[in-house]
Amino acid sequence: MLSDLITSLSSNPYFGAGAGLIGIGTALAILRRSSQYGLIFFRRQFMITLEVPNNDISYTWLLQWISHQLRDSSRHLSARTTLIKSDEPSSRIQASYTFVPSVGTHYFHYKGKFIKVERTREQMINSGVPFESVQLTAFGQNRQFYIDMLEKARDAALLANEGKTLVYVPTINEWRLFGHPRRKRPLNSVILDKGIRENLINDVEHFLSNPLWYIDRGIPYRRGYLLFGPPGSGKTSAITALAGHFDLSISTLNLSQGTMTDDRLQQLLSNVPEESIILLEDIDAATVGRHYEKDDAIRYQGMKPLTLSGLLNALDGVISTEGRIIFMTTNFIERLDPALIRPGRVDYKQYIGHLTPYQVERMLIRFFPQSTRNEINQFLNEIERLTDNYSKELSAAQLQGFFMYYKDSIKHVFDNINQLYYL
Ligand SMILES: Nc1ncnc2c1ncn2[C@@H]1O[C@H](COP(=O)(O)OP(=O)(O)OP(=O)(O)O)[C@@H](O)[C@H]1O
Repeated sequence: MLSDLITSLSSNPYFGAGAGLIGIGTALAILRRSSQYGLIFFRRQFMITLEVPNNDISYTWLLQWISHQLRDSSRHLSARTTLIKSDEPSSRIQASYTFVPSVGTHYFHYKGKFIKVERTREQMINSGVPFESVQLTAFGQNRQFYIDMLEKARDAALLANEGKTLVYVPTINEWRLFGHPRRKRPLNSVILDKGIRENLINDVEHFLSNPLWYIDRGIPYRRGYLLFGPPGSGKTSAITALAGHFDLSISTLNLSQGTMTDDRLQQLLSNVPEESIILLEDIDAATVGRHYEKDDAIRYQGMKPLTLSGLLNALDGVISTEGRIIFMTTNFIERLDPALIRPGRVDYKQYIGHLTPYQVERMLIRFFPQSTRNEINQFLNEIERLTDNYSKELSAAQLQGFFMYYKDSIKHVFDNINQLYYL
């Protein structure tokens, strides 16, 4: 009975063709599936993959290094522009461009292996900050190959960053390199009143070279500095120059940012990059007028904004083996809570004020190195007259702005000296 049915169906040309097609389709599907499994098996057994996300410190180094390996072979690049401002007071801003592999797939050849590079980018819904990663795939099973490659990338980056200061800024809970490394700011380009710069340098030097002193006494190995004074007097510039002098990067945080919360600050300060100065700017803004209001619940998505106790806890949690330096700046020391600036949180307070005759003279010489003694004395007299014997405030930023305007000759400076407060 059954054999009759099979014979009659197989002799039917329409049914025979259909069964044939189903058979071929099934065979192809099996083949495809098994080739996928085969590929996965092959990749697992014979290939090694490395993923580096953009929140890893190696990410930027690796991209730069890969772009070097790709040389002219890739035509899909993404540009990074750096503005370079020389420390020479009268210099112009210039731009330099480097290229890194764009999002997509690239290939290069390194140490006898072909390497596939896949750079991807995803928009993060919460933060708006894109998440990126680069994935490398190569034949082989030896992970040492990738370790060597990462070390090469790091060495090349360190060499390229020699003489430069790295600046990190926070994203949501992590730190990211901000722009390109900047040329170190020379210490002598920051003109503070007599002895201030030298004392600061000595203090940082002493701190960095005496870790045992802290360990022996059971004191957390960190030091807090507070620079306070009017705007444009050189607080941030002094910190930048100190970072350059001690070969440290700067991790900078603006606490007045609306989205700072206790948890976020705690998280950020607990994973600051190594060998980095923590710079908390305008620290007074952190806790002034911070009353948790109705609207805040919406703005902070139910999270409480930064509180004074949150700030104190986060600062107390900053500990690191290589010595953690925290610099805080403010224009309004009188607004700071005494708990914030007590020893242990702030160990060194320094007022950086308006210009003194000592600084005026040095600033003139820095901008006009050819000035004669007579010109210097004449300039000092003019400033004394205009500031009413230094009772009227004049900031270093103001004087710098004036010099920039008449940088071509000291004669123009004297001709226009009455414009000092009006530029
Ligand atoms: N003492 C100084 N020596 C040399 N340049 C200075 C000095 N003070 C300020 N400047 C110049 O003025 C500008 C502003 O300086 P800076 O940001 O360091 O001031 P600040 O005291 O941190 O100001 P704020 O309190 O507003 O943050 C910079 O371009 C800097 O080069």
